[in-house]
Amino acid sequence: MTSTLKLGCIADDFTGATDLANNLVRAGMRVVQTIGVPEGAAPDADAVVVALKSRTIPAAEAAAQSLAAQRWLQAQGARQFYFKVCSTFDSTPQGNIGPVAEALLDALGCSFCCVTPAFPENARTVYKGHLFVGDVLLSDSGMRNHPLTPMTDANLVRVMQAQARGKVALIDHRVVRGGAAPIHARIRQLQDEGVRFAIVDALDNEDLMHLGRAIADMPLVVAGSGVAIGLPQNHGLTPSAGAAALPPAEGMTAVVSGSCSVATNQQVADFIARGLPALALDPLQIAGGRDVVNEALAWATPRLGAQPVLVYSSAPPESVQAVQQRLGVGEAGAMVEKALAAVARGLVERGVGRLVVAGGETSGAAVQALGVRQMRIGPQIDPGVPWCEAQAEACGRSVHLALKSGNFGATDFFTKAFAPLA
Ligand SMILES: Nc1ncnc2c1ncn2[C@@H]1O[C@H](COP(=O)(O)OP(=O)(O)OP(=O)(O)O)[C@@H](O)[C@H]1O
Ligand SMILES: O=C(O)[C@@H](O)C(=O)CO
Repeated sequence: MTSTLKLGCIADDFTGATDLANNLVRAGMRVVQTIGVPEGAAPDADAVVVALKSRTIPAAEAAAQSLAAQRWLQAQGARQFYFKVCSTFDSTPQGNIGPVAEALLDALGCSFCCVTPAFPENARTVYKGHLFVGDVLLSDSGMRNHPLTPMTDANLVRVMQAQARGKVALIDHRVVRGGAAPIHARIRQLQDEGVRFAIVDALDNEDLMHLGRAIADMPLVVAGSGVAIGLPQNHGLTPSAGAAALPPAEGMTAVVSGSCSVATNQQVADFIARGLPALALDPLQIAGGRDVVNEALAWATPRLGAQPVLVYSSAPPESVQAVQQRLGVGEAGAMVEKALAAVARGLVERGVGRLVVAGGETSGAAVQALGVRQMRIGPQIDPGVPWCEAQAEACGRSVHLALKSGNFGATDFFTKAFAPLA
């Protein structure tokens, strides 16, 4: 059978993967998201998004996992590849964006690719190479306090150059707004100058549509989910509502949140202010050996019903830093993720069929604990966050999941999310 696969995508975290899949679906592609690299053949789809949990692991390991995904996607027929990174360019000073991008370029035998986290629908714009989150520079946004990947420099040329061997340059907005032809010409010029990565300015969807056309024949793009809206057009595809249909949702509703991002902390506060049942997990109690998972499940079980319950470790930056000083950054993160993932699994085993998980790392841990291997992408709740349907093999049932990136979603996300499934 001839492959229908047009685009092979590798996402460095799980919420990022659904964010990308959501934008591809909205622009008309049939998309399947897999959890890790599958063993068998690709399902029939225009794009497959392989979700990795590689954003904060050692760079060499992230490159190895990404290459395994790329080889599998290539074997399924993909000729263009999309390395999905965070719209706030989350990475440690050692990587992983630079080393993974270098490894993918080498594997594809290419010398150049465009890089842009711009996602204007979620207020991520790039101007003169500087990333803005809403009205402020990345370095002035809540991302400066991120528990694992604090971002303290908004100049993406500088950030990328610190992580990459090859030369990094800029495709300025003056070029981008001119359309696909000037962008293409600038790409050729940069290639002649030996540049390996070009950060691309983009302020709105029109810029991304121009960029999409300009890179139609480029084997690799490194981007947030924004560029995805500009690629389906290269295959004659246009937006269609039918691409996002899911089977009906069943079961009770719950939210599990391990994100400490500004938006998530506001969403937790909003949920509590509505008088809905919410339980905070204390990382120091987990570290002390207390069985917080079973305590949380015992608390949640009698409260499960028509209204959602929330189990969270989300906390303001001061508390996160205090915990990290006591336990270590990686250790605290991994321990909290493990506990929340066990809570997510326990909730689904107790009848939750509609589950919101907040935080990319947290979602990765939860989806692995649920035994999910593949997800169908459904309707969008807020920009970057769709409902998905999956088989939770560890629990023997189907579940609707919304994996919410830390900084995405309206303040009432934890309640409004369930309305479309009611
Ligand atoms: N109270 C806490 N103290 C210390 N670490 C915590 C606490 N709560 C959560 N964490 C850890 O902080 C990290 C949060 O990362 P996660 O990716 O889940 O959220 P996020 O960064 O806001 O989301 P995204 O990656 O989608 O932007 C996880 O490793 C989590 O276990
Ligand atoms: O691009 C984003 O901001 C999100 O999809 C994400 O990757 C958060 O982890």
